[in-house]
Amino acid sequence: MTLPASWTHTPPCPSEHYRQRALERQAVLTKPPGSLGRLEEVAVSLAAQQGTDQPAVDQVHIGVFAGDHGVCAEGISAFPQQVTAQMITNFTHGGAAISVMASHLDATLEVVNLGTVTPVPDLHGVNNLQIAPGTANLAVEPAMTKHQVCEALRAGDNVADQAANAGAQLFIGGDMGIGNTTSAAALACALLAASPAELAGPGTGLDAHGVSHKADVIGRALVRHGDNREPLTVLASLGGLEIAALTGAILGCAARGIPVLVDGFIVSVAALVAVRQQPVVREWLHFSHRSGEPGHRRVLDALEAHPLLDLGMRLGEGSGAAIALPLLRSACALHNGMASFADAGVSNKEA
Ligand SMILES: Cc1cc2ncn([C@H]3O[C@H](COP(=O)(O)O)[C@@H](O)[C@H]3O)c2cc1C
Ligand SMILES: O=C(O)c1cccnc1
Repeated sequence: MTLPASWTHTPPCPSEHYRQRALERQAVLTKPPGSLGRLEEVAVSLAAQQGTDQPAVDQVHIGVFAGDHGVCAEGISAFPQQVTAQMITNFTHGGAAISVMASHLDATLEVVNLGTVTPVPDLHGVNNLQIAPGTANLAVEPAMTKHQVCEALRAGDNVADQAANAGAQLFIGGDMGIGNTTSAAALACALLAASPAELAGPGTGLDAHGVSHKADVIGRALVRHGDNREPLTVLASLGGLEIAALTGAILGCAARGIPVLVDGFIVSVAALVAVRQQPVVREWLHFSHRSGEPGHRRVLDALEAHPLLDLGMRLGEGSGAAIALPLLRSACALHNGMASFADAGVSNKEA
């Protein structure tokens, strides 16, 4: 059982030198100071993270992680479990939301199957790992062994390594796993000492009765789990294979100096686990959107995150992050391309 180095080693901090230079540049561009609002912060953070005067997010790698959840046996999703495996095929055929967005944004898309109940045939573009045929039912026993968690973390770390080798300037992680809003809510409850009623939501479309049943299932899982908040133990007990891989990918990107654009509820919970393990990871994260899944708000608060968009999206797959990417591209274009007051001969603010 070997944990990736990114789990145990503190990641670097973004460059303070380039942050200062980016702030100085923003201050002399032909606009009132601060008038580009959050786009200024985005550009300054990216400059610090990429260690450059000219931040760019043209080369983006998207990794979608899939896995099945034993807790589906409790009837906690509006959709059947086999959708996870079926969607893996859909990703590779270009029909899923994230497939469309990846090609629309000219980003590379990689699909990693960590383990499904129905095995997925070998498909071009799918890394078929099959660590386990889905997780165990987290309401009655730990979802994964520590060994399985390590393998999933390593799979995520490998994706970060490939992204680094391919020169990715930004990473987007996505999730596919029927039942994973239950697992993510349980993880968040354990890490934040929150109640299941606060964090259970409709996911793919449960009605009020279904949400209340889901909260009961999460409550049973939390009683079984106890109050241990150690990230590896919490992940093994309440996590999912794809959520653990996302945690590994986020840690791996921070370790390699790649900024991450975080998607919705599921990816934010994976990010929370990563930040609990290595707090500096927070400095590598951008938050794309507030998911329609109600528990997302509590997780964002815990991460002191203010996402760029709030579109009522609640899909996962990395789709919300993909939708926000053009904002990051605009922030970079403005930062790199605008003229300074001196260059343009425009009079600056009265002293
Ligand atoms: C067709 C389809 C495509 C999806 N893509 C992402 N999800 C999202 O919904 C699921 C989580 O919701 P729950 O916990 O309620 O099952 C995950 O698979 C997540 O990735 C999808 C769900 C469906 C049905
Ligand atoms: O916000 C998410 O990540 C999400 C919400 C609902 C279903 N699947 C994912």
